[in-house]
Amino acid sequence: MRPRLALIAGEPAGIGPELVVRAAQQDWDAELVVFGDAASLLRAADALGLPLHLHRHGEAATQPRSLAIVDIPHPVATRFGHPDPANTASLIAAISRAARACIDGELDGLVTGPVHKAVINEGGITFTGTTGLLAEQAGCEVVMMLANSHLRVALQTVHLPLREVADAITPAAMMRTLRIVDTALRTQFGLAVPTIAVLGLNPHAGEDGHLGREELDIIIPSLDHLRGEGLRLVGPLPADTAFLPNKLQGFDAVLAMYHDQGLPVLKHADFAHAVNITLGLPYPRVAVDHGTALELAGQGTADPSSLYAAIRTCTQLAAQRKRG
Ligand SMILES: NC(=O)C1=CN([C@@H]2O[C@H](COP(=O)(O)OP(=O)(O)OC[C@H]3O[C@@H](n4cnc5c(N)ncnc54)[C@H](O)[C@@H]3O)[C@@H](O)[C@H]2O)C=CC1
Ligand SMILES: NCC(=O)COP(=O)(O)O
Repeated sequence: MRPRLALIAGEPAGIGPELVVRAAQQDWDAELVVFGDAASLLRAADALGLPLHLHRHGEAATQPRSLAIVDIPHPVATRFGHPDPANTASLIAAISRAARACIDGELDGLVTGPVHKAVINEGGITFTGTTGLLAEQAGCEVVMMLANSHLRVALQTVHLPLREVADAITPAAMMRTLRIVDTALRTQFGLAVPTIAVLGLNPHAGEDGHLGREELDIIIPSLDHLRGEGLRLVGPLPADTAFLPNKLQGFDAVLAMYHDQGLPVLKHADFAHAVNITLGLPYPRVAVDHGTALELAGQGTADPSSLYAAIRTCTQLAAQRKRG
């Protein structure tokens, strides 16, 4: 049986709805069930001049390539490029209902389009990202990892102001992150003994303590402890040279200490086809790597490759999980 995946278009004024419309023109190795506002999808289809057939989830499709939908209407019909914080609650409700269906085993995985964090906060909901929302709902610790065919980059800290990053890097946090990444690489990615490269926080990985002590006081003892548990870890490495192609060949994943230490390298290598995978959830969740690109919305020029890669990756992870 094909995996059944929940699909979220994301911010209705961004490019998410039109990317879902494009996905609806394709055949997939999974059944897709959209959770969200049907009117936003129909508006995007109209703007792109593409057909879109929708049917209620649980009912039979009457047209080929019809998308199943759980319609969760937004109160405001947004214009492309102009998000309205009044739609925040229904967007979050759609994500939460889709995730609940995955937790309950009704669906096998979750694919999400881009959301706009500032607009959600302006809507009165404290929100640092979908990853955190899903972790809280499932009651588990998670790690964000972005991946394309060149590299995998996991993040020790994610959406934190830079001023707070150093304080957030503690032995407990490092060990939790690395255990989650190691387990996921073994169980979800089939790597018997994965090699994880760990970056330093400071320039030159601290230069023996002369450029910062986090490597000596926190990172090195944490890695030593985990090596004793059988994890294969390299580092802490100076971040400026860790991504050199000949070094990367030996690593199954790189753990970056903060968002903009690792993600620019991955996005430079291949922005179009990268995906964002949440490790540690009780179900597979894969998102696009890009944001809402408000300035492109409704024009038909947004590249759907990351959404397609997210659907394919989630299909593979869900199929593998179903096989046991
Ligand atoms: N998965 C998610 O939910 C993500 C959400 N965001 C959110 O998106 C909002 C906007 O963030 P930005 O930093 O502007 O990043 P962005 O990814 O929306 O845009 C960065 C650049 O890439 C282009 N771009 C993005 N996606 C594209 C696509 N599919 N095809 C062609 N060009 C594309 C944009 O036009 C822009 O030039 C923020 O609120 C941010 O939090 C950002 C990253 C991921
Ligand atoms: N930079 C990654 C990003 O913003 C995606 O966050 P999330 O909404 O998937 O947690």
